[in-house]
Amino acid sequence: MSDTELKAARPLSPHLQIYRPLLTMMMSILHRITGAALYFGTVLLAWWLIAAAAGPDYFAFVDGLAGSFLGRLVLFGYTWALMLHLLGGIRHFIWDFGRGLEHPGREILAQASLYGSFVLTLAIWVIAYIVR
Ligand code: HEM
Repeated sequence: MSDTELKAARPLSPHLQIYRPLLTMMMSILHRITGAALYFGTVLLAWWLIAAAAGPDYFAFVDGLAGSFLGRLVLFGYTWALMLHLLGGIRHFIWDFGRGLEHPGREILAQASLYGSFVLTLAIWVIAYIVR
């Protein structure tokens, strides 16, 4: 058997697609995706702060971008990613105490972080619009 044939005959580890999607699994994947997205959001936040230090004209330009419809959409997504990731982090903290790992606790925690992220995101935006 050639080297290539040997490689092809090798057993493969189960692919993600063969698993039935579960909320706990989805939340784990989302935690990693939001963590990666937060890097980009934080770069944007740093850009806004640097613009504030650079002077009024440049700040007006960057602030105008952030305040545009698209900018607000990105900021809304950033808020949601931050809230989901934050609650996911708290979920990990609870797990570190050996709690919330069994059924139904793990499902309750997964639902709480998902719905909690929606509630917190909306609350932040409602408060921001009220106080501005
Ligand atoms: C802008 C801020 C943040 C960034 C850029 C960020 C980024 C990331 C990334 C990329 C991961 C994925 C690591 C992986 O799965 O290999 C991660 C994991 C994690 N993050 Fe964050 N994070 C941020 C804020 C937070 C906050 C506020 C918390 C807690 C309240 C937190 C708690 C965690 C925990 C516990 C993990 C590990 C998850 C695991 O082991 O599966 N992070 N973070």
